[in-house]
Amino acid sequence: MLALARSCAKCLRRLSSARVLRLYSKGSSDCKEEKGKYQIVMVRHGESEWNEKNLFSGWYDAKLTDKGIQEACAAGLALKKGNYKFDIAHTSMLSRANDTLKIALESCEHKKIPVCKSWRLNERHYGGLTGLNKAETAKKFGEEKVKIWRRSFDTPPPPMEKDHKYYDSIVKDPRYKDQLKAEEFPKSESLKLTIDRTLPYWSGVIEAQIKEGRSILVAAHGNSLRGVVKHLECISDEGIMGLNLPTGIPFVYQLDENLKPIGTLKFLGDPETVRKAMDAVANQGKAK
Ligand SMILES: O=C(O)[C@@H](CO)OP(=O)(O)O
Repeated sequence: MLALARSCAKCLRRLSSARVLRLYSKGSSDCKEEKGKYQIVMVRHGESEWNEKNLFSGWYDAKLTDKGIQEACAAGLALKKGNYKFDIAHTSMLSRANDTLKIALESCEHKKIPVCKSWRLNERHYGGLTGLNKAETAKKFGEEKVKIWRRSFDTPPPPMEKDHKYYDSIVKDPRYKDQLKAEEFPKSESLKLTIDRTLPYWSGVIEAQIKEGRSILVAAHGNSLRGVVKHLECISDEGIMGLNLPTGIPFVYQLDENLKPIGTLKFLGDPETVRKAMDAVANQGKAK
């Protein structure tokens, strides 16, 4: 059984992006479920006001919409149904992830647990694209270019300059004052750069806590979590382009004694709903 699950993970490394999408969309039903020594649960925040308007968000602090709040509640109910219990939660510095975490924990009637916030779990910084409409940007620059900006591994979007409309609201935001100096803020990030700053937190803080036997919930963002998934499953730079994480649907990894995933991630949601939600995220970059 363990061998089968491991071979599933191995297969994933070689899959094309289209097949990755198909496989994840089916949930983990193709891989026989195996309990690991450890497990970790993650969730992308619920729909934000800028998701609803189809704007590049990055580090802009967009709040949850009513639908996003409902998604966070539903995430909590899914956790309750699965009887998940946590010792510690980790989240980014951004309200949409913080609020999703809070609402999900309340909705599963979880006891109070410590919540750690780090800029290293923030969404990837969308640079000069921040605040632009994705469909209009695709119309102007072409869908291919927008796909490269959104999903390529190592092509960062154009940088955010100091005169950018949202520069001050990000760099002068007091919540970063103990974490980053003005010159340390990214100007834009590819997935690769996002992984470079997320992984030290993943390996140094989260993995250490898992090994201590703590049960962990992470509430973060589409691209910071894509980076974690790529790392955990050793997905190729090309393969990760096909993964679009849905908002507000928790997913679980079973991990072996070396914190390697046993099989692929398992969404706590109906596979058809997950597939549709993933397609919807992918389609945000299409010209309307
Ligand atoms: O705008 C963003 O910051 C992210 C997530 O909402 O979008 P994308 O899916 O285009 O990477």
